[in-house]
Amino acid sequence: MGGLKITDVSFSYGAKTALNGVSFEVKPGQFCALLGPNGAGKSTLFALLTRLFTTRQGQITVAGADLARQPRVALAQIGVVFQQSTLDLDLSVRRNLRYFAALHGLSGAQAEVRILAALERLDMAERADERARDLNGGHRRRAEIARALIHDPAVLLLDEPTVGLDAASRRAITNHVHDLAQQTGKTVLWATHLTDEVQDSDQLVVLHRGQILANDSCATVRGDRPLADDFLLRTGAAT
Ligand SMILES: Nc1ncnc2c1ncn2[C@@H]1O[C@H](COP(=O)(O)OP(=O)(O)OP(=O)(O)O)[C@@H](O)[C@H]1O
Repeated sequence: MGGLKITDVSFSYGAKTALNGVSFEVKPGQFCALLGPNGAGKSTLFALLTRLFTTRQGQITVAGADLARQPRVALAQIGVVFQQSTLDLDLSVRRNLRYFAALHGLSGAQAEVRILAALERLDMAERADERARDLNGGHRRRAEIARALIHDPAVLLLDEPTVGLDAASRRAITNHVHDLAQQTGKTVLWATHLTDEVQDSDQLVVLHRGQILANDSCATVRGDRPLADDFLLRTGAAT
């Protein structure tokens, strides 16, 4: 019941079709990379998943709840890390998370337990009282991922979460989130255009011009080719 199911979803901006009949399912505990070049439709799909936009074409089910019919139930099961950082830079990490916990109706003591657990999962507990502004980009991102876990969602959505980070931070965050899916059984949808963030055992959905070109384990999709070559061949996009 904890997974994510997208069935025949389409979306247009006026005459411009951004998503055309997109269907795929991600099972609990699975890390799914949504790989697509610029303009593929990744952000549009994330906007639909978070109900920033709505569409009548297709169906989205989050942990068994229909996003259109039971939006509150479905959204309560989603944690999101957007492309643009949304931390309050003048607050400490802990206060950023506290504020978010309050939005989800978590009380003081309960919130503190959840905050500590989420920060520990991201190796950020010792930075809880540092101001967000004083953290490097990688640690800010980790704080945002911890924040997205506060309400214990079944599904974690991350839209190009490593944008602007150096190689070491990218790798650390990618590894943390892979571990998270495996160890907690959460469903992860990770949008990216960077092939080196995808591991062979991941589910790989390749999106191009609003359509799905491949959906299988990364190992099966790429076969004998390095993923970067395979992606280039399928989409004509350099990584
Ligand atoms: N507000 C908008 N109005 C019109 N067209 C749009 C709008 N937003 C996106 N598009 C178009 O829809 C398509 C999908 O865009 P989207 O931003 O979802 O892709 P993306 O995969 O997230 O790309 P990127 O990696 O650049 O963020 C593109 O052709 C884009 O030009």
